[in-house]
Amino acid sequence: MRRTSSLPLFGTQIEADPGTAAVDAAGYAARVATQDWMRIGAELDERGNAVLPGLLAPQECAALAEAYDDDVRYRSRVTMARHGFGRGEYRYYRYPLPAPVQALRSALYPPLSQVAARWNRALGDAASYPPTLRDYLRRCHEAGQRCPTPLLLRYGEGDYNCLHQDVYGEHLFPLQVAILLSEPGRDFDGGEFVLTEQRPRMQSRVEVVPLRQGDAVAFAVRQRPQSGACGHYRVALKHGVSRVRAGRRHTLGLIFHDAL
Ligand SMILES: O=C(O)CCC(=O)C(=O)O
Ligand SMILES: [Fe+2]
Repeated sequence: MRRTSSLPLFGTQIEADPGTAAVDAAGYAARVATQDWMRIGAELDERGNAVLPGLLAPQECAALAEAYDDDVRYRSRVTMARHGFGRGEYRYYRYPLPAPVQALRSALYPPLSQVAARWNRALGDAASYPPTLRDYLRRCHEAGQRCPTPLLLRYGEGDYNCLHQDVYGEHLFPLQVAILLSEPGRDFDGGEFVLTEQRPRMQSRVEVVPLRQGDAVAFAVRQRPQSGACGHYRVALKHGVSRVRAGRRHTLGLIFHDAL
């Protein structure tokens, strides 16, 4: 457990902010739908992560990153060094989410919920997922997990994000997505997105995920099934970001369960 929050809840409206409704939710849904979900599903099954290329255009990335200091959008700010989480900052959005964040979170949920359901079947876990994010969030909210978890992260030179899992309560959606909002080599150097996998009785394995601006990575929040000689076993995952060597790096994090 890493990122719980005891901050008060600023409303539970889960629809997009009408103030930014110029963004076309159907357009984001179409972009998500045209991703190669066969490949993404296969890569998630095989190694617990998959890249979704070009989910956001450069100007959309810039607009989200530039709004980092727009206080009204966020419910809290976390200074990572203060908690031993690394170095750098992140801010949790408040509801209603900015329209692109809401649209992407809603559009990504259905295809990822199919992977999640498959993983649960393989692991003998009875949890199931309703067909829409709205219904899934209703379930979280009824259990007291009402605080929105989508977040915007900002790293400067020397900053990094320690290996962690974004678990916030009993209801846990097994996959999450991070979208790189900055361009490697131009906006920053270093700052690679990394994942580790811990298999039973084996040493950890690390994976560096190459991302360009606007690319997303979908990955396991906590664990995934791995097929073995005697059926499936559990592999535990953690994710983080290596040290930013120069410049500034922003990420949009989309977590599907809400927080207590
Ligand atoms: O900045 C990153 O790429 C990692 C973000 C992260 O930890 C998350 O979205 O949960
Ligand atoms: Fe995270």
